Amino acid sequence: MTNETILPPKFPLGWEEWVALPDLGLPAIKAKVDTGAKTSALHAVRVEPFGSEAKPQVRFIMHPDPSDPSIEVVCSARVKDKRAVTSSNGHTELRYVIEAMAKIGEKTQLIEISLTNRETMGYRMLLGRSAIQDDMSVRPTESFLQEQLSYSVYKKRRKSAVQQRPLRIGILTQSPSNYSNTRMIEAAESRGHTIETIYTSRCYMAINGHKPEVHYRGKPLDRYDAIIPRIGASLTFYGMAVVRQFEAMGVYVLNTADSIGKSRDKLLAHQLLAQHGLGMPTTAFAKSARDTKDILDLVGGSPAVVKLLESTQGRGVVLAETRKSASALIDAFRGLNAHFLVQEFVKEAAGSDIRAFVVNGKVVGSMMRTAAEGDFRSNVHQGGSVKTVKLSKEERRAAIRAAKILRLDVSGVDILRSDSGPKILEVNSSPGLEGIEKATGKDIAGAVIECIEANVPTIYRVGQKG
Ligand SMILES: Nc1ncnc2c1ncn2[C@@H]1O[C@H](COP(=O)(O)OP(=O)(O)OP(=O)(O)O)[C@@H](O)[C@H]1O
Repeated sequence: MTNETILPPKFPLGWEEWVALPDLGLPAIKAKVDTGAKTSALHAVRVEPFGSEAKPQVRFIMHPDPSDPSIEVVCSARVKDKRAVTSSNGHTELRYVIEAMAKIGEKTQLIEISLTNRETMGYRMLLGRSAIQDDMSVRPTESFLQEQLSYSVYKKRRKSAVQQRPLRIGILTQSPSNYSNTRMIEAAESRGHTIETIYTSRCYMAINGHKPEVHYRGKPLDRYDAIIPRIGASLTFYGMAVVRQFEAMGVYVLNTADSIGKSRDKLLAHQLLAQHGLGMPTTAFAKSARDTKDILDLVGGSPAVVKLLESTQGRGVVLAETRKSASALIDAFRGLNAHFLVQEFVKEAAGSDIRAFVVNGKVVGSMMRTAAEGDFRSNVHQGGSVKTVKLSKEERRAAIRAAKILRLDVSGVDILRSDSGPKILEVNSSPGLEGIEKATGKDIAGAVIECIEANVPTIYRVGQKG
């Protein structure tokens, strides 16, 4: 009989093991266990710091599978430290150090990781001794003693994966401190993201197939995870080009340039929605002055609404009470070479319309806008007032379908309540948050940020978006 204490069974590690770093969106990495190194190291390229001094973050790209560099995962994490690290070849470099939960077999622990380019190394990760706990033992002659994972997880794109890492978000806007932007900034920061405003008109672009970039204040912009386009009507043409450029860079944009263009072109939007059988006020459009009478007949005669195609906030929307005034108005607009459409007047809507705020395929808030006394236009900018409203099933369905047809992740769908069901007036691609949040008391800005978290891709394939 000996007096030996019986030690608990150790958690064995081979000299190579599979590690998962779920915080970073890396479900499988083959790591080399290296007791000669103190801190663990992870392969990282395009390492870009972002965020404030108080909350420094770092964003980098990781190619987890050494045999398939087309798989890239964009990772980001809070910076814990910046340290000079000497690697096994004697080379000292200043590295960002982050912390992340590491899962090896059944064990999950928080470890420190330094970021460095390991492209030429056999292993994308080095598991240093600070990650090896007291109950672990390394068996240098054995491999993969813990659960074996596979790089095939990166090939299945997880549609429902929601980003949990800190995101770098940009808002394209000309008025950074307005209500909508202030609220989105609050909502993003409260979820740990970094969000910056970018003046749309100050962006300029280097357009080339090899390396698309957006320049700003003298230098190329770093990579954003997501862009929120808040493009004013007067900047539609240029703003769409800027949004397209971000798309070319592989950035997730909340509403693509194409969808913004479709929704802003009132005629095209009408045609698309009509093709899908959505209810809309009967609308007519013609080029020749000879067709004025026919146009009016098509929309049921007078009263009729005449709308300038470029109109916003109710400006350029006129109600012609009689046939005579409608004809005169149409002729006047034609004389000015203006583009306009003529629409059936939905009288029973009684100066009220409904705005359904649709985010990621769901109505997250709805309000009714009522025109000021003596006006038929319910726009708040025309003195209209707002209150919350409950949508009928049919209205809800119509709003969701309209957003889907125009492929808008965020939209304000304007609907008239008519005797023959909901009639869609228009779909707004940069809907303001103030009216809807005040009328409903809901956190619409939070819903917009959640939509971004749900849509920023977790795994990219080089050469294709998402
Ligand atoms: N066909 C119609 N029948 C009845 N009321 C209408 C009709 N068209 C427009 N209106 C009223 O006029 C308002 C402004 O119309 P519309 O939304 O088409 O204009 P807009 O200038 O494009 O406004 P927005 O800033 O919302 O884009 C609507 O909110 C609605 O109250």
